[in-house]
Amino acid sequence: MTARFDETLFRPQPFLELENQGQRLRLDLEKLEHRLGRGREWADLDVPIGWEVVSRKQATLRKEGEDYRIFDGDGSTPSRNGIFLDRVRINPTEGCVLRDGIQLEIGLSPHNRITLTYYHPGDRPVSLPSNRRLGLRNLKQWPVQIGRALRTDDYSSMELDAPTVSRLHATIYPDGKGGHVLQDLSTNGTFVDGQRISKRFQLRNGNRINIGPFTLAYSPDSLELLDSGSQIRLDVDRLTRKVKIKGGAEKAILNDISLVIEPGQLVALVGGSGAGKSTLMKSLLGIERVSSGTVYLNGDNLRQNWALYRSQIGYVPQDDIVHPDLRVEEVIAYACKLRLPPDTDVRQIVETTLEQIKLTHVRTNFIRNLSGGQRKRVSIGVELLADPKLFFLDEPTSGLDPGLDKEMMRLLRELADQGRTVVLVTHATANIEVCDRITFMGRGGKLCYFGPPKEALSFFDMPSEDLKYFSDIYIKLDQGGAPAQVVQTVNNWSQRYHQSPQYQKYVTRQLKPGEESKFKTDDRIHTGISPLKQLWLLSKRYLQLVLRDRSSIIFSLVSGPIAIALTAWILKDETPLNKLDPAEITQGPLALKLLFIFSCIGIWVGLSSSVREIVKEAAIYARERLINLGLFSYLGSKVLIRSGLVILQTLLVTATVLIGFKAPEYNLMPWALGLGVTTFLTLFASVSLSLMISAAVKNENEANSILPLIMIPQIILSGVLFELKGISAKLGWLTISRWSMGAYGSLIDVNDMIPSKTPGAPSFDDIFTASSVYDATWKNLGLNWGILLLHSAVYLIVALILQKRKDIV
Ligand SMILES: Nc1ncnc2c1ncn2[C@@H]1O[C@H](COP(=O)(O)OP(=O)(O)OP(=O)(O)O)[C@@H](O)[C@H]1O
Repeated sequence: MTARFDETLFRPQPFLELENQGQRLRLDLEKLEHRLGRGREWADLDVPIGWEVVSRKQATLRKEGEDYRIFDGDGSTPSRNGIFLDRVRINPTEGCVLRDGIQLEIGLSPHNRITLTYYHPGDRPVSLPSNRRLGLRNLKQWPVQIGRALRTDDYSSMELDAPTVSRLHATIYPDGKGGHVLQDLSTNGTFVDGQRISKRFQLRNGNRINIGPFTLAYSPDSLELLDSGSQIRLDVDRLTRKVKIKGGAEKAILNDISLVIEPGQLVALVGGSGAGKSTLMKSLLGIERVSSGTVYLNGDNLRQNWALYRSQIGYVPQDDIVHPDLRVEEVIAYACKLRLPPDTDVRQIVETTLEQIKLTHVRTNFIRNLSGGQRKRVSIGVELLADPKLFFLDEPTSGLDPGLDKEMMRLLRELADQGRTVVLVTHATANIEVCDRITFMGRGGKLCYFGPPKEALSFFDMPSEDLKYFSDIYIKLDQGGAPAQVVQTVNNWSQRYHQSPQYQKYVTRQLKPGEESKFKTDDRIHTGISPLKQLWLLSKRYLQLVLRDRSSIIFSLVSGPIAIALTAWILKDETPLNKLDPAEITQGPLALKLLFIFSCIGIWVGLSSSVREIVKEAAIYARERLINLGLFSYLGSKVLIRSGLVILQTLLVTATVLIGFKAPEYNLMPWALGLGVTTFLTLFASVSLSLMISAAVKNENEANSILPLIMIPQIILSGVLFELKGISAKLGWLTISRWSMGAYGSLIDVNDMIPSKTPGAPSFDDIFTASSVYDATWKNLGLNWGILLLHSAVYLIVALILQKRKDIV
């Protein structure tokens, strides 16, 4: 027995499909207005005898564009049992726009309700379940399999088709006591009552199970699909965000904002610069904390259910979230592997996505060679992979020419027409007419208008409803010039809007705040794929990026050897690493100078090659982290690939030193080995330090500017140029150079280069004295190496903490 939850059908005409306990009824829609009810005296669409849930005057449908709007009851008086969208009753006077595939319910009683599904005309495939209930009593084959693509000849099953659902996501089997146990087999997780379950979970009557976008209700008798997550409605209730300003006072940057965004709507957030559009968008998608107010998604408090909804929300921030040095198809393939279950057919998804964003013809181009509009499309494509039903875009048209702007708005319209709820921030309003709603924000985060674009013109007293006057609204809201006057103007418009019929019509009467959830979902980020797999994928991607940045890699490999070769050429007549016989007083200082050059080369090469590596992809990191990026995997990939480079740099530096300078006598260990290990540890500690800096700075310029500031103390506090005593010696412990010099010095036993004192001869103490820093003992060498490793560990831990602090939720 298989209850398929995805059937692709081609329907030429719009129609309603009503389902009552397995009995189906198809009602074709042809007229401008239809009435659905029991009995023919009022209704032209009537239902069979026995369908008592349906009232005599259940619903009115009026044609709106290509689709219909449905009203509960006769358009003014609501029906007895009501019509519900995702368990929220639809408004009898405002109704709800029907879009292809939308599912409503008549009545809410689980044993006695009717599902009403609307199919849109045209040749678009429709994905909808044909059976919403699987009886668990008297099943012959166990376990029940739940998943995306099941091979189920021998089992009962429920097929849930969404990219974020694994092929075999979970199973249910009897516990032998009349109940059932749910077993999670997925990568993206199975949630019961908002909590992610560990492998096995004893189900209780009334448990709500979330798998990908689907919500199922469990009872010992049945497993029932409550919601296929195909439509998302947003109810925004009195959102306020206050921030602290100078002097400790508070300032509102979002001011009591209420909105209602219905499934399938395209909504633009517009307004002057600094009006609070981005803040509003981030609050709507749950990544900006608010001081008060709530965002409800299909009646669920978004913040309380963030873990459930995060995979259903697509977000394209203002900055590009794709690596410029990857090819278009590579970007999509990596995103697919990082975001979707491992059993996904990556090749097929790449093809479909490329077609969807219309970039098949540039699939092998590097992102950096694409136009601004094409790059934005790739970012959109990456977000579309998980097939989100709620889509946010921050200025997707910024920097695009008018043609591309129009094309982008058309693409967004298409996405909304496919049932997604799309919200964008935009400054370009030339194509604003494609939006269903606009939200006009005024300075101080005030809502000055929310409603259809054309009505905005009459609301703001424009000469006509011609959208060419749209930009004049900005001028109107900025009237007064002086900040205080602008604030007053905005306040006036905001007040006027809150008293307007538009506010009543589009907000007050529509708003359905949901109920507060009894449960708060686990906010922790669960990686969809194992940390090791993620580490492997991220390292592969990072290696590809590093190898493609040819000039940087070449400079980082050759600059050390070139500096050493130059020094060798200058000192070609000397043997600075070897003790002379008889010893000369200049020998020790010369050897230290040379070792200091080795040390500085290691530190500089390490620092300069990695200091941009984290900050340059901050936007990509922030986006990927919101989905499932693991911190250890992310930083681990950087450390892994950079360590590979450090090994190469070490080999080249060591080889150049061995060629350029006569090796010292065998002391604690062979010179080549000691030199290699010390150079590696110096480079590795410097790379770790630079990754920490990269995690701390705001942008690449800051990273570059800070480098000298980091390098100077390494020189001054190394103990080579000046003798360090007291606090300065202790400060020297904080540098890499001090420990690197200690290791190099003990390897060649620099203390032994001082000529022995002859009685009566002048003292050389003011030129060179032996130091315990360079003691040629295993203990001292081990200490220097150990502390270089400790430096690396501390820097990487701080980098990890800094990255963690960037988490917004
Ligand atoms: N965390 C914060 N602390 C203090 N002020 C903030 C904070 N975040 C935003 N603001 C301020 O709130 C106001 C609204 O910012 P927001 O970025 O939302 O505006 P916007 O309408 O998107 O602007 P633009 O169109 O220029 O991108 C700005 O004045 C901004 O400086």
